[in-house]
Amino acid sequence: MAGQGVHNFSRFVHWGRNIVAVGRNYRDHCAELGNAVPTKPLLFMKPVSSYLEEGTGPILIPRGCHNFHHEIELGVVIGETCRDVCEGEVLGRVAGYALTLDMTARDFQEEAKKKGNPWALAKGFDTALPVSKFIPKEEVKDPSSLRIWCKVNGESRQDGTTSDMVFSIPHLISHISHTFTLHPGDLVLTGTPAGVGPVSPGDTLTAGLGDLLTMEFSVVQRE
Ligand SMILES: O=C([O-])CC(=O)C(=O)O
Ligand SMILES: [Mg+2]
Repeated sequence: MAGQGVHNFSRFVHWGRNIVAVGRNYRDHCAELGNAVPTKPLLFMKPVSSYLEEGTGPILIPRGCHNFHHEIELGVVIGETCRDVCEGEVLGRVAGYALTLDMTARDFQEEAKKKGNPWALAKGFDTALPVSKFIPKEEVKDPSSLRIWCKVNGESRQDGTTSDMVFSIPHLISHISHTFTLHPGDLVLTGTPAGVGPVSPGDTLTAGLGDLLTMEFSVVQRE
């Protein structure tokens, strides 16, 4: 597998250095929050300290947040360095995939949007990035046609398909690589479909990726 000589991809994805997230990559999600569909990818970063591996603890609602949202997303794990790569080269440099949640303090984000400020507090807090185990690309027939879903306390909230992305995985990673060099183990979050909504202390989030995996996280208030 690409990059295996350098790193062990067997289970965890959290040793990557960069996490580049794409926003507003599904038309239905743009519509539900009243945002225009972007004409080029909208990018932001999440810090590596926001990783939360399944089974290591609960998602923590950050202090002062009163509107805490789930966003289910496909994560793409880089296998080989991507710097100025063309779209046709991208999938050959991918090591695999993971199911991710781009947990968002929506009230912090609304305030930042109003002031034109960055989203670090809204999307970069501890546990803002719950992730599944790593899925080698050999197990994924077609990353551009994967169901991603999320339930809260067993009730369906998000049920989308990666075929509805505005910008494809090759387009996103090629575009990113012309500004940021992506290294083996880095993670690209590809945006969320419609259905984002609030979660509260005591809730259980379950989520799935095609027939490849499901994952589960509980939610608590950070003390
Ligand atoms: O917060 C947002 O709406 C932007 C975003 O991360 C997404 O679309 O996945
Ligand atoms: Mg997102």
